[in-house]
Amino acid sequence: MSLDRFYPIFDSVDWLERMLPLGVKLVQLRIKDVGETELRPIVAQAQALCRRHGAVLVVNDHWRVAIDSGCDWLHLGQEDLDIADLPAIRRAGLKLGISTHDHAELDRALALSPDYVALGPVWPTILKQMKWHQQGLERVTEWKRLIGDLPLVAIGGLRPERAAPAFEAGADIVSVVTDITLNDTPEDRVRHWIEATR
Ligand SMILES: Cc1ncc(COP(=O)(O)OP(=O)(O)O)c(N)n1
Ligand SMILES: Cc1nc(C(=O)O)sc1CCOP(=O)(O)O
Ligand SMILES: [Mg+2]
Repeated sequence: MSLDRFYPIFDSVDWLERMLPLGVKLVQLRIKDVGETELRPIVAQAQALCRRHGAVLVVNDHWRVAIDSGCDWLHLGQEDLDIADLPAIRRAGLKLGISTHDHAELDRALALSPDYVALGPVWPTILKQMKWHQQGLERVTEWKRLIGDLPLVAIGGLRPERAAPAFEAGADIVSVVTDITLNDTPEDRVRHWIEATR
């Protein structure tokens, strides 16, 4: 199954309710500072919504909840990998996306046979403080050469006009947060994104 090229990330079911009807087909639920008990019903709602709209749901960080909820996809960063039970994740049949920022992280990720690799921040991001300088498009090209057929997700500072250069550099998928969530008209922005990536 090939993943959609547009991969927005949201932090609530409310966002999914607004955006899935517009045609989003790949989406990440990235909720921070919420305990597993509180998160379980939220993930169940997100699963139901994604099923109804024929979208792939990726759960960020919360691997236990993803396993227990019968999710299909999980995204883990390097620090998440330190504490995650990878064999349990694989036994549950979860597909796995992994964040990478340098060669050591990429080597670690590839050794785990991920289902996609994310590289970031390709451009500067305002979402969170990162120790990584912007990677730039040459790095995207290098990553694609190193990972071959594995899907490459470009993240960090993406805007619709940056999708085409990211694809040309070798990204298969573009992932985005604040360009949508801080936009004055997020629905219009998502329509624009869908046009720019299909
Ligand atoms: C598609 C995608 N790429 C990268 C990340 C970042 O994951 P991580 O480094 O674990 O940071 P948090 O998002 O958990 O703060 C991601 N979530 N999705
Ligand atoms: C969550 C995340 N991870 C990154 C990484 O480089 O691993 S960059 C990032 C934030 C992306 O947000 P925006 O589209 O608003 O820049
Ligand atoms: Mg994480």
